[in-house]
Amino acid sequence: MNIFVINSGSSSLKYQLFRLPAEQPLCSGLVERIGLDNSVITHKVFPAVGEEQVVRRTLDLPDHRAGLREVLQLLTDAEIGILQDPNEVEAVGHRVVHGGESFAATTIITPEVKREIKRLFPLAPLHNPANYVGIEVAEQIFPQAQQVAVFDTAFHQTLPEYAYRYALPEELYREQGIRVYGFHGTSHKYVAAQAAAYLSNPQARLITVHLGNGCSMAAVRGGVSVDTSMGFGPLAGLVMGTRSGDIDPSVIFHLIGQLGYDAEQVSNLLNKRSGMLGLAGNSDMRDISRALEAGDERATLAYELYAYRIKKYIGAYAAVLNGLDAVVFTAGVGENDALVRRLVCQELDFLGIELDEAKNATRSPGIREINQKESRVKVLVIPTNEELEIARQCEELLSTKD
Ligand SMILES: Nc1ncnc2c1ncn2[C@@H]1O[C@H](COP(=O)(O)OP(=O)(O)O)[C@@H](O)[C@H]1O
Ligand SMILES: CC(=O)OP(=O)(O)O
Ligand SMILES: [Mg+2]
Repeated sequence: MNIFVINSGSSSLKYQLFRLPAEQPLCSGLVERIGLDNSVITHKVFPAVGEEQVVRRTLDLPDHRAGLREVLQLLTDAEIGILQDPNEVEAVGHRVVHGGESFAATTIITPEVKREIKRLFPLAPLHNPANYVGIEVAEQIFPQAQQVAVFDTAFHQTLPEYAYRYALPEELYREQGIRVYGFHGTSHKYVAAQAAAYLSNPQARLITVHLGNGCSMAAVRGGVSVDTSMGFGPLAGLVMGTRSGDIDPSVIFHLIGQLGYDAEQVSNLLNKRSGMLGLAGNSDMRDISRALEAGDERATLAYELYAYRIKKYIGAYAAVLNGLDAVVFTAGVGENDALVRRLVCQELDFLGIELDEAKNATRSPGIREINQKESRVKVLVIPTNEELEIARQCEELLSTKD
């Protein structure tokens, strides 16, 4: 079965085409700068024999629709195309960030499911609208395919009630669904399963640390999420590229009451102008890292604050789990930024976390163990693969459907 997976973000779109059950990737790609000048598509083809091919195109893509149409052109291109016809795609798996309380599992997309995804727009304003457009375009481009939604929130539906409820009047939960949902579930689930297999311990107590543009952590025991750092929307918890993470809500009252902000301006401030962008003037960790190396003080503080917040959650989740077998770093920053990992892990030897500096600084593909030999807790770097996890979940759903 050919499954095309779409992971659309606010200004970018990642995709991969897999053949299952072999889990063979046929091609993958990234469309960046959608809606800005000079959008870029990087498209990789993995032939059964021979070298991988990379095509890079710079063009103007006003929206996700235009981006996906260009991707379809590459998929069916006479020279490098993988498909003769779009109908060779039997299913399209969509990453949908917010599924609310309605979706605890992977779901076939129906008009009702689309209405629910739309209803949740205000709760994930950077994500659900882009996910929705991805679905609408895929329905046109691959009209014969089953459209399937895989929700970021689903993996965290196992949180105990005392972890997912806020100390607010009960009716706000019962009538309005105000509670912790948690996000990046597909990634936390994928790396937690990889870590448990690596440790040969299905019951492992794990802290998974997903550091991409959005950042979140999960406490996982026996493959089940028991707590997570994001909340009602993908804004709480860690410091992110442009999002503040945890702040005292009194700041919001001050912004509104004393500084004249309205709700939309507060949302814009906390979602789009805060985090590393607010602290260091840049949201991309590679740029901040270069600034830090050049001695920029704002970049230095931003790194310290970013790592300190992660460290506090490690302490909290070690307590939640009553012990710890491994800390797992993943996603763009978690997989690549050795300094972040070093700052997070320093002075955690009381918890049994002892990083090996040389292993931490060395790069290699696949799972890496970067702790000292005698460290009681393993520190692992595990590349995430949300697209593969989505494809697996689609196949599982579709093969048990009839
Ligand atoms: N080699 C690297 N060193 C440090 N940071 C990196 C590196 N490669 C990617 N990143 C960072 O990873 C982040 C993006 O991560 P990614 O998981 O792709 O995010 P998302 O899926 O949310 O777009 C960016 O901040 C980027 O700078
Ligand atoms: C939920 C979320 O924050 O996703 P991303 O990291 O892709 O922005
Ligand atoms: Mg991501």
